[in-house]
Parts: sequence; C-alpha cells; structure tokens
Amino acid sequence: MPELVFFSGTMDCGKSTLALQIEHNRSARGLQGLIFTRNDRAGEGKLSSRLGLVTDSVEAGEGFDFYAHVVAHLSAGGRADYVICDEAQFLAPEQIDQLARVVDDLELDVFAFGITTDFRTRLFPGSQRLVELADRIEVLQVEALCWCGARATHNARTIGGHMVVEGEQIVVGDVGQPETVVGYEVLCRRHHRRRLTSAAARAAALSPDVLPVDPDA
Ligand SMILES: Nc1ncnc2c1ncn2[C@@H]1O[C@H](COP(=O)(O)OP(=O)(O)O)[C@@H](O)[C@H]1O
Ligand SMILES: Cc1cn([C@H]2C[C@H](O)[C@@H](COP(=O)(O)O)O2)c(=O)[nH]c1=O
Repeated sequence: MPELVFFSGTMDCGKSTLALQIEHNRSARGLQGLIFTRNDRAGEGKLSSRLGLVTDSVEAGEGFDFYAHVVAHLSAGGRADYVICDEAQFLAPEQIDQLARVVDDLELDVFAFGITTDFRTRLFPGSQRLVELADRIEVLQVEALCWCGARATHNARTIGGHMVVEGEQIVVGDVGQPETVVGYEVLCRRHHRRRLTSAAARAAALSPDVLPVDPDA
C-alpha cells in the first residue's frame, strides 16, 4: 500500500541525508523517483545534505502543482516509482494535499522531509498539513543535540548572534554560522524558552554576576 510519510525533526538532524539515501537505495535497484525541493541552501533545483551529497531536483515553488506535474510526466511516457520532497515545511497546505493525491490516485509512495516548527516554535503550514494527512510520521533516529547535551527539539534563529523570536517565517539559512546576519541553532525546549543559545550560555558563565562568591575574598 503506497504511503505518504513525513520525516520530521529539527534542522541539522539528517533529513536531507536520509532523502538522498532513500533515493540512492531505490535507484540502485532500478527504480525511478521524482525529486522535489523548495529553497534548498545549495540553490534552485538542488537537494543537498551537510555531508556534501547533492542531487538535482525539481524546484517546487509557489503555485507548483505536484499532482499535475506527476500526471504530465507519466502521460509523456515518463516513469515514476516514488516521490521525494525535501524542505516540505515551505510548501503550501494545498501542495501537501496534492502529494496525498499522488499517493491515493497514482499509487506512488511519497517521502516528505521537513522541519516541523519555525524559530517561534510554531508549525509551518506545510508541516501542519503533513501532520494532518501523513500515513506515517517518522522522527529521525540520529538526534540533534542542544549545547547542554539534551535532545534538540526546537530551532532558534539568531540575528548578529542574538536569538530572536519575531520576524518573517521563512529565511533560508544554516546552523553553525553565528557570525552571519541570520543563523540558526538547535536547542532543547528548556533553553529555547529561556532564549539561551550556546553563545548566551557561554557569556552568562563568564559573567561576574554568576561566578561563585568567595566569602573570604
Ligand atoms: N563533518 C561531519 N561528519 C559527520 N557527520 C556530519 C558532519 N557534518 C554533518 N554531519 C551529519 O549530518 C547531519 C545533518 O545532515 P542534513 O541531512 O544536512 O540535515 P537536515 O537536512 O536535517 O538539516 C548532522 O546532524 C550530522 O549527523
Ligand atoms: C527554523 C527556521 C528555518 N528556516 C529555514 C532555514 C533553512 O534554510 C531551512 C531548514 O533546512 P534544514 O535542511 O532542515 O536545515 O529552513 C526558516 O526559513 N524559518 C525558520 O523558522
């Protein structure tokens, strides 16, 4: 039975790598997939992972109709055994409905990958619709970690190194780049709530206010 599967997690937890592995394993067995992304950091029409792997993909921009695209591809004599879609959080809810229709009416497996919540801890519309429609939701096994060692469950946005909780929902960017204007860092919920990024925690640890007081000094 074909399925709509949502592989979800924080940034930097290995979603794109898994997408590329699924593609590799299936194409190695002679199957042919259709690969889609939107706003990948590597640029338009690319699906890339931080491990350095990258493959070509179809850019599914605003207004792109997944169902019509797959039908047109098949009608033109093309083959499609499965569909992969990365950065699915950026899709509109109706595009997720189209992916569900690809599963139900065209009987193809659809593997969608994306972050669940934005930097404000709110669901992306595309992720919300995937949670509503997916046959299965898979949380990735390699857990991303907060600076404190706990499992990272949330995404923080930094501007000039400082965590922010207001702004545009979509700003393409990366983790591990605190010096850039807009960066991201994955945190556990406790530290996201306290707005405590690794840099803020380091600064607090160095601050004289929190150093233990020596009564004899
Ligand atoms: N230099 C490295 N050596 C080993 N693993 C790495 C390295 N850099 C990144 N990774 C792995 O890649 C993961 C990020 O993969 P990626 O597919 O780009 O994530 P996502 O798509 O979820 O943002 C990291 O969580 C880490 O496990
Ligand atoms: C939290 C958050 C992230 N984004 C962007 C930043 C990246 O370009 C992608 C996530 O990519 P990844 O492969 O999962 O690392 O999403 C955003 O636009 N808004 C946000 O709130």
